[in-house]
Amino acid sequence: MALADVKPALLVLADGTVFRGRAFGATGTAIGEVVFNTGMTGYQEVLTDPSYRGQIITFTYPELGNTGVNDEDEESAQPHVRGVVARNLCRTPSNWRMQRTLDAYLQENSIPGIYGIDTRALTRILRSSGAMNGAISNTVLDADELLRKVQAAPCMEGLNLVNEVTTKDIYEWSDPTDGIWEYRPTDAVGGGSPLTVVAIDFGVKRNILRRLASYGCRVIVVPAGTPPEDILKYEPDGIFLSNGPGDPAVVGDGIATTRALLAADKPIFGICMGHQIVGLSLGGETFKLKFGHRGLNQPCGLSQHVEITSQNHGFALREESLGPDVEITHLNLNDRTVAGLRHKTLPIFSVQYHPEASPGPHDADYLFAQFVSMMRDRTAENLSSSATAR
Ligand SMILES: NC(=O)CC[C@H](N)C(=O)O
Repeated sequence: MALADVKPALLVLADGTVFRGRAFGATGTAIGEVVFNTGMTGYQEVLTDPSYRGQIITFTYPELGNTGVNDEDEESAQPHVRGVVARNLCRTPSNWRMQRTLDAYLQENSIPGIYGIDTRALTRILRSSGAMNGAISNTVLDADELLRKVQAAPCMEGLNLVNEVTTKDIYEWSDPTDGIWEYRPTDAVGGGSPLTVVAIDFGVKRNILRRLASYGCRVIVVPAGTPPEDILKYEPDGIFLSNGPGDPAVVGDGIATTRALLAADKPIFGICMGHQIVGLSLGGETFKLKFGHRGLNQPCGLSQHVEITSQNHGFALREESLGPDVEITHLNLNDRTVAGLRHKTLPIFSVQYHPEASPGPHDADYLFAQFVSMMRDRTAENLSSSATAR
């Protein structure tokens, strides 16, 4: 983009705050929940993570687009964010894997962006007042007109966005993490036949599927509304509940299906929305956090052991709503909200953060190994009990 082509753009928050900056990406207006992500890397993974559906993302890292965009780092088939807010846009991106610029990518995908605004000031507003709806536009430059559009938009609380992102068709995933990037310990996958995992897709990120495949799973991905009896027809060794966008409390079919699957006594592992759905199916409640956790350095643990984790969520489980069968395994150490749980008697565990770390640190990758060993132990137990019964 030549400097002469730079067009003005506007960001208006629901509280009436106005930021004036410059346009990049698509021509048009985007309305959604304005949130901030503090990660220093991985903007492409963020843009394509289906959990960001319906949101305008402010990147606090001060320069965006330095490494362009490539086909391999897509976390799903398309970007899901509504709009992008940046301090500065890199005009000379360069990377050996780059296929196009961030600007061209956002144009192709009809996503408007605004840059050249004070993202620190914006983030301070979102931290003190909480995440709120807003709009960015390079076609409507009248702040009052844009504010009226923002005020007419639905709020994130109570919004079910899963149907917009879940797979329409059932498919099998067997691609592991590419060998040049693989980081699992070489002894982490024991021998034995591949384990069958049914993944319920609330908006799954590809790197979760890759990590499951890397740990020796054959993954069957099913739409979010799949009834429990259809899931059990695959005779899965375990069930995975994925991440996803919107308010978890209104994903009624997912919660009912998970509740029904508890009775099947199969290992269940949930990530982010999957974790919230595990908690809700066990009788817990969720609530909306003031400004959420979005970034790559969120510390989680209890005492002694701390994991630095990748996160992207706006809702959380209410600790006091979880019954005596639930053990809290991790807290978010910044605000002490629930970050991980396990059931005391059933083979179920879940985390609020993203152990697949795409992007982010790999501290929590052991959770995939934990799921696999839970499934292997279960299979061994079943085999020995059927041998005794004979
Ligand atoms: N990454 C996710 O799965 C997010 C879960 C949920 N939409 C939230 O914002 O809390």
